[in-house]
Amino acid sequence: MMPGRLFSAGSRSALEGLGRWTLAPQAALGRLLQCTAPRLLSLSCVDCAKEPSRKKLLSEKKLKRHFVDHRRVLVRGGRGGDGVSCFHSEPRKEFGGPDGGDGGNGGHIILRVDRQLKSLSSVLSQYQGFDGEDGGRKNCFGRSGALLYVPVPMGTLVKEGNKVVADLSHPGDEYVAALGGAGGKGNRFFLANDNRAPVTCTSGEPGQERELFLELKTMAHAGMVGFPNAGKSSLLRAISNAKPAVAAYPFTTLNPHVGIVHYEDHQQVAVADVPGIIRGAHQNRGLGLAFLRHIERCGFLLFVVDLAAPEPWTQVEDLKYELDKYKQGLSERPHVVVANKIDLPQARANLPTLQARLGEKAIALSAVTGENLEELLLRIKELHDEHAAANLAQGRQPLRW
Ligand SMILES: Nc1nc2c(ncn2[C@@H]2O[C@H](COP(=O)(O)OP(=O)(O)OP(=O)(O)O)[C@@H](O)[C@H]2O)c(=O)[nH]1
Ligand SMILES: [Mg+2]
Repeated sequence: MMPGRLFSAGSRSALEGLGRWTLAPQAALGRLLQCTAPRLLSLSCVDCAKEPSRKKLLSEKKLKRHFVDHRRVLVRGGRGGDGVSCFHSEPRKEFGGPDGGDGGNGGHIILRVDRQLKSLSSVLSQYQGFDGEDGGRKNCFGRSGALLYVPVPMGTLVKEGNKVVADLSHPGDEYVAALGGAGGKGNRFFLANDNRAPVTCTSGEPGQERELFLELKTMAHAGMVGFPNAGKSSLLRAISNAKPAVAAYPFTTLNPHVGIVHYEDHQQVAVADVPGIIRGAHQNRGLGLAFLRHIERCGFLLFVVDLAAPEPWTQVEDLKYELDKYKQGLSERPHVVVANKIDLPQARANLPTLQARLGEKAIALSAVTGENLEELLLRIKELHDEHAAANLAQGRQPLRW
């Protein structure tokens, strides 16, 4: 196996990336570089000084198996307990009347957001709720079935058929996936003036049964899109502590990774890296566009361009075209163009033409040497602040990691 394909086992959870960045608007830029280019400078940075992990490394392919972003689930609520028909009887009180208790209700199945989860891999294909207990003699009611909580990651969309029935996008969000059946009635329930000795009792009802489709739409603030080999994963490694695989061949990244950039004011910005997109991806070329669901909810985008490639400006046009094919208007989100690999000579030559063709400023940097990373980090913070302010103005709580 090529060493470039190897993965730190610390990033076993495919979407977990914990950056330890602290950034002051002006002062800490020097420190930034220390952290971003650990191999160039000898460092006193705590994070960079860590010993490399000795855990077994996982390849991207293996890691893909741990990451599941859609699941079909059959849920069945618990059955209600049966009511009982019996009569009270004790010495010297032979006809004590009906005393059959009601059955307990079946337990519901509830989907609940768990912030620790990053994929749907722990969700099983079927769940059966807890049944309620049958009623008993002496008016004893059966115990209701306990609630069954199914933890799901934040950003899970619940569909039934083609209809979206729930969007679990905030910590603690819950959705009752299947109701438990009602408990049956004991014969005591049917006691009436005109019927002093009812023998009727009813059985518990079966729980609700549903087939649901869960779909994960990763919640990150920023989404990185680019052609294969543009250096998206290298950039995520450089600005956060996420450890996506990096290698010199296309489609190294097979599933999304999220890295967290920490700022000095305790702000955390989650940046998602998704597989590369090529021209014609909407016709299922390359890895297609299905994984774009993971950047659909990002507030702003980073278009990562390989500046050393011939005519890099066409990459931005193609990316915007493909994004719009996936979802109209997606390319119009606030964005910044990142021109990567500025350390290479042909990249420097391409930069002025790229700026002119785009009609907007591109941030030229190198994910490998760490050159100019601070400009990107400051721009990300600006875009994040604007997005958070826009959210607040619309009365929505900004996403917090
Ligand atoms: N010289 C130079 N090489 C870079 C730079 N950034 C990335 N690379 C190299 O480009 C190649 C691809 O990098 P990746 O980070 O895997 O690219 P990617 O965009 O994630 O690729 P996919 O996952 O396949 O979409 C690797 O060999 C990197 O070492 C850079 O700034 N300068
Ligand atoms: Mg990659």
